[in-house]
Amino acid sequence: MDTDALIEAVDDGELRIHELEQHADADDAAEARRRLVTAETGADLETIGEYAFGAADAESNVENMLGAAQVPMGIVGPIEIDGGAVEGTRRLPLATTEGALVASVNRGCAGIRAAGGATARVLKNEMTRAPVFRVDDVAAAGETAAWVRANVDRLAEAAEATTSHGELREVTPYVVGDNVFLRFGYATGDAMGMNMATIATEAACEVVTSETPAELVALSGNLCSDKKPAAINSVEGRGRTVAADVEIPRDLVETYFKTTPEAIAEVNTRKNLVGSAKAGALGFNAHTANTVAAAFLATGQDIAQVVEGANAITTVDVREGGDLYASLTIASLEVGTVGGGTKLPTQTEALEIVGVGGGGDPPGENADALAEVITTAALAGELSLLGALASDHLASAHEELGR
Ligand SMILES: CC(C)(COP(=O)([O-])OP(=O)([O-])OC[C@H]1O[C@@H](n2cnc3c(N)ncnc32)[C@H](O)[C@@H]1OP(=O)([O-])[O-])[C@@H](O)C(=O)NCCC(=O)NCCSC(=O)C[C@@](C)(O)CC(=O)[O-]
Ligand SMILES: NC(=O)C1=CN([C@@H]2O[C@H](COP(=O)(O)OP(=O)(O)OC[C@H]3O[C@@H](n4cnc5c(N)ncnc54)[C@H](OP(=O)(O)O)[C@@H]3O)[C@@H](O)[C@H]2O)C=CC1
Repeated sequence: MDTDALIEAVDDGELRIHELEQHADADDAAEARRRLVTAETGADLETIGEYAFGAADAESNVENMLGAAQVPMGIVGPIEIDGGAVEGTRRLPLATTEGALVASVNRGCAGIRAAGGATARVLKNEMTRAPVFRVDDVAAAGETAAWVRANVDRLAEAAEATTSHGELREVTPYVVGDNVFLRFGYATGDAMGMNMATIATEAACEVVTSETPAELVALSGNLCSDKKPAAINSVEGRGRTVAADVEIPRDLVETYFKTTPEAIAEVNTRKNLVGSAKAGALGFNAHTANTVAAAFLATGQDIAQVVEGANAITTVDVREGGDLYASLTIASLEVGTVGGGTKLPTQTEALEIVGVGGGGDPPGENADALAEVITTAALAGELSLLGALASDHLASAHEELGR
């Protein structure tokens, strides 16, 4: 059907607007949808309709496709990193609408580069899924938890039969009265792994329900915990747990951040540590979510998982001799270089800029490298914002670059 015929069929009640792809190609379906929405709302959708990829490429990423949200993309770097998976310099594209953000992260990268680079390591890699089961009473809950602890290998066999890349690393039972939660943790190679872990966990649950008194209530019981602020992710990690640090000589702190190591350390203590504690925050940092969100948008990560990416602690010390030491540890950075949004055309190009497109060799190497680059860039952003606060440049920077 052509777009006129699609519109007529919707207007006549013969087709619903989410059924258009069954009768036309994906681009025509999107155009018909735009014309229908314009007729209904009066909104001009010309720019939303100007996208550079084929709508069919996005079929597994979105339903009821209308067009694309275009977010400006900047670039930071080179970022110099001595990492476990990445060595040397990388650039990172950041998609954002916040003026001054790219400049800020870029300034931090320049300071880090001048100091000889940062060190970064992925410390843990476990994507989690935690189903909730119903039992009769706490005796049955105890029996179920004990069976699971003794039979992790049987659960691994069932889970790993569903994937060639996923590996079950651990299953931790939690009991609350007549509720049993099992937190499954998987190594997921280069995938962020949420679909992979969910499918694998469903298979493992069948073993649990056949061998114990537990009945499955929901495949996700919120102890995972996906896309919600949760202390368990801050403590145990989820996805990649990544740390980056740097030592910057005093004179370079003054050159790049227009302040002293002592002033940056004091802002960090009073703001990121004391202020965050008083606020009851989970993230003890200045704006890690800024870099994580912009990198996630650019590289095709699941943007809702910025919630977990903000579980980060920034530390700053003045070392003997007066140089600045700074670190950033992100407890739960959920990233992939295959699957999800990473296969869309602009996101693929962005991953190629970082040098991590597709599967790594060995699997997991590319996602580890991306995690190290994002964490180091976020450390750069921390340093730059702390410097701007210490030198009282925050408001003026945003007046100049952000309005
Ligand atoms: C704006 C700057 C960087 C100026 O900083 P400056 O020191 O005046 O800049 P500069 O001209 O001396 O250049 C230093 C380096 O900055 C970079 N740089 C400098 N300008 C640009 C530019 N236009 N485009 C790209 N890169 C730029 C560049 O790397 C350059 O080095 P070079 O490469 O030339 O050797 C600084 O004032 C700054 O970083 N301010 C802080 C802004 C910031 O971090 N905003 C974050 C968002 S705030 C927010 O969302 C969260 C918040 C604040 O609410 C959280 C909270 O509660 O704290
Ligand atoms: N289901 C859910 O509850 C949720 C889903 N999501 C969505 O899940 C998607 C991400 O899930 P994810 O599982 O990462 O992606 P996909 O579902 O796209 O699956 C990726 C698959 O790629 C295959 N693969 C190929 N090469 C590699 C490699 N080198 N390393 C790892 N895997 C490889 C794996 O297949 P194989 O397993 O056969 O080895 C893997 O399962 C996103 O779209 C996200 O928005 C987000 C939150 C919750």
